Amino acid sequence: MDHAAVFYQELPKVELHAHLNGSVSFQTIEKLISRKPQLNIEHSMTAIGKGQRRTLDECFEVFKVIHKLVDTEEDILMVATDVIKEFAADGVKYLELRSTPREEKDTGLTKKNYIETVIKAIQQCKNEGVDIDVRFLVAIDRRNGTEVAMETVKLAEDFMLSSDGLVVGLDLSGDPTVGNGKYLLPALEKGKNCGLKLSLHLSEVPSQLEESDLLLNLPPDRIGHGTFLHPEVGGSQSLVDKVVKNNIPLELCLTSNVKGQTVPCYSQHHFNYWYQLGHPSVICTDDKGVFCTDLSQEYQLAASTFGLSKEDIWKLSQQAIDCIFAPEDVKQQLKHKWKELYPQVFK
Ligand SMILES: CNc1ncnc2c1ncn2[C@@H]1O[C@H](COP(=O)(O)O)[C@@H](O)[C@H]1O
Ligand SMILES: [Zn+2]
Repeated sequence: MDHAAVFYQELPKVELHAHLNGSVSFQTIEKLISRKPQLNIEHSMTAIGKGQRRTLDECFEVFKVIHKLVDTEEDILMVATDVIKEFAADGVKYLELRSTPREEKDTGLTKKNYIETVIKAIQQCKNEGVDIDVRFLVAIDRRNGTEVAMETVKLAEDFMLSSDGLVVGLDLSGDPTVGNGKYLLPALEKGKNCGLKLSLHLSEVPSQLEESDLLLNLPPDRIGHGTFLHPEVGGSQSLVDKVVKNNIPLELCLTSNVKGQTVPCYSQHHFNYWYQLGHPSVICTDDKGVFCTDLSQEYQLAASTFGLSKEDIWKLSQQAIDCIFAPEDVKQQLKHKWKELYPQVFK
């Protein structure tokens, strides 16, 4: 590792936008492939390498392949455990993982088992003393419509009450070109009213103005991407005003957006727009496995693209603490940790 990279690796970090099945590393995919050789899946089908790009549509094909590889409780336990340990090894001190509970008739996997297994992985890592605080957001796939969303919210609510604070919220994700948020509004409202925090993928593609406007009225607690919210890219000032007025943090994923081609190049990433506004923006990975990145790399990319100093980067990672969904005492613990680590990182 070169000298510059060491700083980003040692920088304590908060990861708030990580889809479990998009975060599966090369090594873990290898283990999954060897468990299921009959599927004839090759590594090139599960990741988008350096310099490569895909359309967003093609990215969603990649998730389908990974879902074939991850379809038992055993797989989920391994994947979640590996992903948590990899984030910890990358210097992430607080992680909110998100994942869509799936039922698999062939293996007998139920949505309830699915969530229980992710929680089990989190607890096992904790018991092993892995230095990372992990929470879970239950994801709603927008493709599946009202009824499934309601069912997911109910599950999330049950686990919020029984998981000892590990389940903290809901995510709305899935192919942004499919479905419409307006049908999911009642489910999201219900979740919010029972105390689940909301992180919603908003305006990941153009022409979602109406939907974004509607969903912003909830309002969500955080926004994923928000690529096309501002007027310069076809959004509107009123959308920006709503985000600013409600002080809703954005989760920004540079490599994901460039490799998925919703943003033409790093220098044109909307990080710059929101950072210039002084709006809370958190650097995240989205799908570290699929996009072949990690959070250290994303911070380094932000720094080199937008000319941020090490102090700027430190502030960015520290301010992310205020955007987490875990309660105030956890924020205080993390702030304390950052303070302690400062001299070591800037030695
Ligand atoms: C690239 N931009 C993106 N936009 C929207 N949704 C995304 C996404 N990347 C991932 N997902 C969502 O996360 C699922 C995979 O993880 P889980 O099976 O839930 O753990 C995908 O199927 C999709 O619903
Ligand atoms: Zn995402």
